[in-house]
Amino acid sequence: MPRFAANLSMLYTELPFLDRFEAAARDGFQGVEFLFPYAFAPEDIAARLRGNGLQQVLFNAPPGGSDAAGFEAAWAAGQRGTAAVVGAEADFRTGVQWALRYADALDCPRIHCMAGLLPEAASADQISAASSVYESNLRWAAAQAAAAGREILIEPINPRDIPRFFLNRQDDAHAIVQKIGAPNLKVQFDLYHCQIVEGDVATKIRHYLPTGRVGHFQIAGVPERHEPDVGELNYPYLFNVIDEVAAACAWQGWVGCEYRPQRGAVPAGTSDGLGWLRHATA
Ligand SMILES: O=C(O)C(=O)[C@H](O)CO
Ligand SMILES: [Mg+2]
Repeated sequence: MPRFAANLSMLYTELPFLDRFEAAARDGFQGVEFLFPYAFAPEDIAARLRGNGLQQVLFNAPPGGSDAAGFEAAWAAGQRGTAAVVGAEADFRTGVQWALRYADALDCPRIHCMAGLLPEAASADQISAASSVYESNLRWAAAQAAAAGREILIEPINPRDIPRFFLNRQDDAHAIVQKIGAPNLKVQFDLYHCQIVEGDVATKIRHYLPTGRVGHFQIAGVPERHEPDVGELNYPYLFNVIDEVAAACAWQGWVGCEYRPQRGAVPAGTSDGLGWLRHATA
C-alpha cells in the first residue's frame, strides 16, 4: 500500500495544532503535511516531529503577504498563492525564501507553491500575462529550491472550491512542468480535484506517474471532501493502481490525506473515521 501522510490542517482539528502531531503518530501515520507552518517557530514544529517519530513530507509556501502576520492576513482575505499573480512577484520570492528556511528546519523535501487567482472575468491578455509570470516565477523557485535540495510542487485545484484559481487541469500542470524542464519541479496530483474537474482518475495515474513528474498525491472523498471511503471514488481500487504503477517505475512518494473528517464525536472524530486506513494497511 502507498505511504499515507496525515494532513494536519484538515485532520485532528479537534486538537490544538501542535498536539495534532502526537495524535497522528498514535493513529499509525509516519508522515505529516499541512498548509502553513509560519505561525509557529520552526524549532517547535521540529520538536513535535522528532518527539513523535514523524517525517514532514510537504507544506505550502505562503499564500501572499511578506511576513508571518501578512501570510495569515492574506489567507483570511482569500489569497490562494502568488505564483501566477501579476504584480505579486516580490511576495512570491519572499514567500519561497521563507518556505525554504522552514523546509530546512523541518527537513521537508517538498514545497507546494499555489498558483493564485486570476482577475474577475479575466481577458485573454490577462491570462497570457499570468501564464508568463507563472513560468518565470516557477523557473526561479525551482532554481532556488534545487540549490537547497528541495522540490517545488504545483497543484491543479478545482474551481468550485477555489473560483478563479489559475491552475485546474492535470494536463496544464504537466505542460508547464515539461516546458520549464527542472527536475525538481513536479505536480501535486490531488485525486479529489482531478475527479471534480476531469475524472478518468485511474487512467491519469497510469499515464502521469511513470513520467517522473508526479511529486505527491492527495486524497479525499468526492464530492463532500470527507473520508476516502465516503463518495464516488473507489479508493481501494485506486490505491492498488498507485501501488502497481509505483512499483513498476520505482516511485517512492507519499499520499496526503487531505479531507475533512465527518465521523465520530469530538475529540475522537478523526481517529473514528480512520477505518479506511486500517483496512488499506491491514
Ligand atoms: O486545496 C488543496 O487541495 C491543497 O492541497 C492546497 O494546498 C490547499 O489549498
Ligand atoms: Mg490538495
